[in-house]
Amino acid sequence: MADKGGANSPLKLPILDLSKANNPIQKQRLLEQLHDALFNVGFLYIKNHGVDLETISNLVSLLPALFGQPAEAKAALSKLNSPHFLGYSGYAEEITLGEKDLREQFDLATELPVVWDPTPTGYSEKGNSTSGRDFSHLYWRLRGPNQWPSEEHVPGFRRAFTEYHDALQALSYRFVHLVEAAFGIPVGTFDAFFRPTPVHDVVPTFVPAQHRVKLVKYPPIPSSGDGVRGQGVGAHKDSSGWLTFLYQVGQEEGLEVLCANGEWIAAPPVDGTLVVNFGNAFEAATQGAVKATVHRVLAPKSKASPRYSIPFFQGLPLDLTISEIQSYIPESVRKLRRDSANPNLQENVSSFQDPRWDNLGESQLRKWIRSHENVARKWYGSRVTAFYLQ
Ligand SMILES: O=C(O)CCC(=O)C(=O)O
Ligand SMILES: [Fe+2]
Repeated sequence: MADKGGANSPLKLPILDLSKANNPIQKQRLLEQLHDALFNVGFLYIKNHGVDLETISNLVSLLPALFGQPAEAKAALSKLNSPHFLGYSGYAEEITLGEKDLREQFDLATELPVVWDPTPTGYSEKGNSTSGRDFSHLYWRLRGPNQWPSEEHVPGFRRAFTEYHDALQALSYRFVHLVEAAFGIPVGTFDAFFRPTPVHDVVPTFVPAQHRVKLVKYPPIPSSGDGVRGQGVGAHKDSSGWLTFLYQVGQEEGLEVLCANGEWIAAPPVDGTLVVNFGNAFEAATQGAVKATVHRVLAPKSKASPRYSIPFFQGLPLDLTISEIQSYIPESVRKLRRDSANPNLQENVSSFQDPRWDNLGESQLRKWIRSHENVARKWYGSRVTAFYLQ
């Protein structure tokens, strides 16, 4: 991996300066760096990304109040209220790799209305196929509105969040154009992913991509006697979208990235940057040429400050199938696939390329059901939950 030498521990991930995109000569260099980051690293930082500091600090400054709400106010925003898996999950309520994640979080998203229609072909408990499985497009139920904290408890939250969401959405679209340029494919190739698309069988409803944003708090926890730090979030590939743009709040470290040689390296907060990585769908689209790099977060040590972070997961249309996505990527890109036969890469974390979950919507529904089984049982029933837990 590239070595960009920081003051204390050397940073082993590249930092790309997006302001170079404004100058034709510098832009060429930027695209070369991006090409290297895409195909050889899979995790990078960006600076001069164009998101106003004020937009970031307006949201960040509300995080202590958001997480500091009375327990009843947080419980009233529980994900259990939401078939869209949007809302609050308490400390250690989420599971990754079969273990509790030592964090609490609010899941939010692009504000959308409910689009799922249970009749006539949306979903029936009985099913109509001989295989006994008819969850026809049930994943459209993932789309829907946020649960907003009250103005009384977190004044100005909705406005600050919406501004942040809109700024990150704009950045994410700009960045995807740079990725297209680095791939050598026409700029705008992936724009179709982000336009409103029809909802299957619900005419004439069109919905835009729904980006998901997590607001996360990792409280400090005692280290175990052997010095091993707790699982803030377990090793995973991002599965909620196309690209991820992560803002690390403050100076508390914990994020780590798994390199191709099996070594975990730190991805500490760097002032003025966002971290960018690629989701399962991106890896599947490029047939592994660009990796959805495995990463994890170690919980802060007992005497450390809480760590906050804000990942933005760029959404995709739920009806997209893997082969449709692949058809957007030329062979020239896919053939750049590196050898990934390293057992340490935990390829089993990814489910996207499993043909049983043939489109993005189903793959995502499965992921949400597996990480929040109680929400799944309440809204999707025991049959669907059992099916996706297999
Ligand atoms: O908190 C972080 O820095 C990363 C969180 C993360 O990887 C995730 O929620 O997918
Ligand atoms: Fe992640």
